[in-house]
Amino acid sequence: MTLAELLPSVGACGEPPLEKHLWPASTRLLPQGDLEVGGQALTSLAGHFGTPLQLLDETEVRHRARAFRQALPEAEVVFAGKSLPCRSVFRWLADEELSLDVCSAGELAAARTAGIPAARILMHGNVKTDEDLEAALSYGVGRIVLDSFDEMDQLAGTAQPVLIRVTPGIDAHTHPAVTTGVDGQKFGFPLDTVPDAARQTAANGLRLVGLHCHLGSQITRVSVYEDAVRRLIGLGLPIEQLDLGGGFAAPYCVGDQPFDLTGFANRIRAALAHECTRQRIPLPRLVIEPGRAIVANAGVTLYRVIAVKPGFVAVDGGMSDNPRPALYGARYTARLVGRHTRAPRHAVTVVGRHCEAGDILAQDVPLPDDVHAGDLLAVPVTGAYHHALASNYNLVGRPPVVGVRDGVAQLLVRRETEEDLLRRDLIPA
Ligand SMILES: Cc1ncc(COP(=O)(O)O)c(C=O)c1O
Ligand SMILES: N[C@@H](CCCC[NH3+])C(=O)O
Repeated sequence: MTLAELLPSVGACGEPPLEKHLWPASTRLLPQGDLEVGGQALTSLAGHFGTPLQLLDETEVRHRARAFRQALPEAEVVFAGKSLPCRSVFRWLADEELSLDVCSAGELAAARTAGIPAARILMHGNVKTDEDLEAALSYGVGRIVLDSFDEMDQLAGTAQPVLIRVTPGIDAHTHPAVTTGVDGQKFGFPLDTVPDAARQTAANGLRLVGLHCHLGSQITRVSVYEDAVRRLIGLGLPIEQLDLGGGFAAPYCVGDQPFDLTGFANRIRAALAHECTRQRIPLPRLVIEPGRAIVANAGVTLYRVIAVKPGFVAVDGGMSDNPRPALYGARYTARLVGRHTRAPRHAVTVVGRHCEAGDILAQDVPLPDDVHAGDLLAVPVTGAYHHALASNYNLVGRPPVVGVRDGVAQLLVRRETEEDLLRRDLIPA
């Protein structure tokens, strides 16, 4: 990467280069400043479907799923459904022979009605209500990941195959809100309680198939997963499966590196073989649960500029379609699409339409000085935890999700209408 690409191009003129590692591989620069993703021009998609609009490149999703399977052919790859709970996506990933994890009766309903076989579904969650567990048991999900002694009581006598979620006491050095492997947070069984938990699964008639941990999200260091292998296998329990969860980082901005998947595969394979030999236990099957690393960089959101003030470009979406900057201080880039300009570029803040000063979509983005109402902006890396976290704040309808592939665009999730927004508000007589 050149220095010019690393710097925020302040004061530069002309079209900025495309930060290729952030966008779907199908992204092309077109004449007149337009961009194409999945064979579709972004200006036409915005014209046809309206804005804000979430695009998803199907080929990119499938390609990333295959990359996980190729890096670890011996492992089971489970898509973390919470990152993009959309039935078409569940189907694409089932086609690619991934399993699926769900966290609620609602996510399970999406999986079930998409036709995902029960045997390939895992259910997670630190709280599983009776409704969640009844849905899981009646569909017959392959595995439930136990998170508490109370959950064993909820499941007692069902003979359900389970994994025990372990809190390994490992800091993955990511945002505190998504750091889930350390002691003193709500998920899992502390390491020293796992032998007792394993005994109680048997006493409750459950079938223990393995151990699970999930260290957090947007993790860049492979070493934390190696630590997890050491700690979980170090318990010395013979298990069929070792599930290391997800968390593999996606690049969001210029300078962010993609996760080292090959390094991960080689180092985890070696650590697992080494620890199993040391503990004299058979090698379990490795399970991993990527969410973000499969879908984040396959997504692009299109916004229409509505107003410009010094230092600020305000668009027709905001924290209702992307609360990640407000929740985690997440950083994004944005790009003017659909016209050429030679105006110098200066850093501005792209803000949303909601009634909060913290409603920011992208900070310090070098946009041309002549950006104006009616312009189209594209924000890449919006495939993970955008559709999933979207809300109706200020009673704004959530945007549609449109899949693109080989020049064809398909509505996967339709835009929310005023009728949708008012449906639950009953006004008693
Ligand atoms: C249990 C579990 N598995 C997998 C994931 C997927 O994480 P990511 O999308 O960061 O890969 C999550 C979310 O962090 C999770 O809680
Ligand atoms: N919602 C988080 C990720 C949570 C991971 C789920 N365990 C994000 O958008 O980054």
